Amino acid sequence: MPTPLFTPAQVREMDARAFDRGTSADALMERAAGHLERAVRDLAGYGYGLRVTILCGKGNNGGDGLALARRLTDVGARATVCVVTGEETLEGLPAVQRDRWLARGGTLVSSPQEALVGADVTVDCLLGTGAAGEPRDPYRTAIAALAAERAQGTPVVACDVPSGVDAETGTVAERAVTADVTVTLGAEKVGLRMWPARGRCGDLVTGDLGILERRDEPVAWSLDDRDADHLLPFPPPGAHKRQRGRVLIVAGAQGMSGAAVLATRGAVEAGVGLVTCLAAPGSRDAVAGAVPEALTATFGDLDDRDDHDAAVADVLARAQDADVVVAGPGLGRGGGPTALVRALVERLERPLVLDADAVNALAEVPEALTAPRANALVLTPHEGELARLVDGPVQRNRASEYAADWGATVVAKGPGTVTASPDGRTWVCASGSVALATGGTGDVLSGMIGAVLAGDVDLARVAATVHWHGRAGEAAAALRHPAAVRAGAVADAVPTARARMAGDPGPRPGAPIPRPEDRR
Ligand SMILES: NC(=O)C1=CN([C@@H]2O[C@H](COP(=O)(O)OP(=O)(O)OC[C@H]3O[C@@H](n4cnc5c(N)ncnc54)[C@H](OP(=O)(O)O)[C@@H]3O)[C@@H](O)[C@H]2O)[C@@H](O)CC1
Ligand SMILES: Nc1ncnc2c1ncn2[C@@H]1O[C@H](COP(=O)(O)OP(=O)(O)O)[C@@H](O)[C@H]1O
Ligand SMILES: [K+]
Repeated sequence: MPTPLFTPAQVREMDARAFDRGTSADALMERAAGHLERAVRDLAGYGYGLRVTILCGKGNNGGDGLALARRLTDVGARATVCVVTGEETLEGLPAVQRDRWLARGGTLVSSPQEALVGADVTVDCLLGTGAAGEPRDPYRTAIAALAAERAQGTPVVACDVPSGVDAETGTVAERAVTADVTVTLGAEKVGLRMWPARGRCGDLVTGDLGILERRDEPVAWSLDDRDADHLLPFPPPGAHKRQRGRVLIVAGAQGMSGAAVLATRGAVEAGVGLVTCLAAPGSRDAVAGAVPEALTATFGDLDDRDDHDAAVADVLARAQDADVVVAGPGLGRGGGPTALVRALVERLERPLVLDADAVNALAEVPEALTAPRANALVLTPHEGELARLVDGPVQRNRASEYAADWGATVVAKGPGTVTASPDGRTWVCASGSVALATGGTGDVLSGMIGAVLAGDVDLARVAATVHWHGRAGEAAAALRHPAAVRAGAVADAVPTARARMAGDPGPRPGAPIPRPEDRR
């Protein structure tokens, strides 16, 4: 099942609703501490004799830590607690937890450095969802001490969020905790799935507090392999190639054949009935040589001022034979590509995927982006391309606003790609690897998206394809080395990544061909 993701404010509302129904804040804190205790023991193994250092702040995140200390002592672990702001700063529930801890025979150590000596595991209960901005002292110093201890090999469990990480936007303060496990309480917070925050969380574990209800509307979703596989097309038995979808790729200006080859390969490897690549003459020959499965043709000279109208008309005419058009990889920049992209956006009656130079061209004619349109438009910008489309700094957590403003599905690429469709659905990609941070992998993705939409324009499929592409990157990195993956290897890995997502060990001699209904 897709994982629902919420903002910290939504989780606070869930808390408040639980309080209205008679659940006490104390009970929620005890449940939170129970999840933390399990995470500590899962990480470190047997609890008896385990030395656990818990650094607490003065808010409820610190209160969770004090409740945890008591529970760990109950199972025979040795908890060392430091309230970094001083125990006298605690009020309300955290003060109640402090008193319970002291009544249980616990003590408090005044300095974080001293508390950390000899720890097997440390727990970050410094700052939670009530904090904002750059951590101030004494938190700042405590975070540094925790980092120094982790550098010596002591693992860190973060309570709710790693301190200094913004669980709404995914941004990370200059001084922030890096955890090995993060126990996110109540419901998964969207910012923890986004980068750079995701890189600070380690394993993400959800600690259910019984406050989430089915009717709660998440701001985003995260797909797993099975979710993504089920969203992706499966060829219907008896289909012929035209019914399996026809993709037209418009790419590869003169001298830019590589992008055209990779986008075409992306479409072919993702599995589609027919792929045609339209490219400038030299690039077309390269595509024909590199991808024999694709048909190829040329478009007229987009660089020629007097002739680009003819080239645009030619592309539009050829698009009549396609179910989806992908434009942009290696298309080049200038008046010709801009005129072509504008014509495609305004006149094409087919789903259109715009990547790379086509996104740059669109930034030249922003009125084309906001005009009402009937066809589905998918934009796949990386951060630099997205920055050209929006005013001000790019925030990937605002992808859903961009999608609504433009009436387009926005695939905001990067680590933890965010896909947002204009109907309000958002997905944060959980797959992928830094191995994908190399030239041409985005071209492979745009071809894959074209292939997947050729059968059915379900925009959730775009998010599923992003997940698939991430898995292909991981598979390529596993076969080679993350530092030595080229985009062509990602394209090679696309089919096996799909088979793995489907849980398919590969063809077995004599096995019946699986039908989609058997796989659901
Ligand atoms: N709701 C519930 O029932 C449940 C909540 N639970 C737990 O509560 C956590 C949220 O607790 P919370 O709201 O008390 O905030 P929390 O993050 O502990 O601390 C805020 C403190 O930080 C301070 N501060 C702020 N910014 C700062 C900065 N930049 N640098 C330095 N200090 C800064 C701020 O001080 P102030 O600025 O106001 O003086 C304030 O004192 C949540 O993450 C979860 O763990 C669970 O127990 C389950 C039940
Ligand atoms: N650090 C990373 N971790 C995971 N995925 C990444 C990372 N860096 C880049 N990617 C992915 O790699 C692809 C790069 O696309 P793009 O920048 O358009 O490349 P190009 O234009 O060279 O084809 C995107 O799918 C992006 O999400
Ligand atoms: K924390």
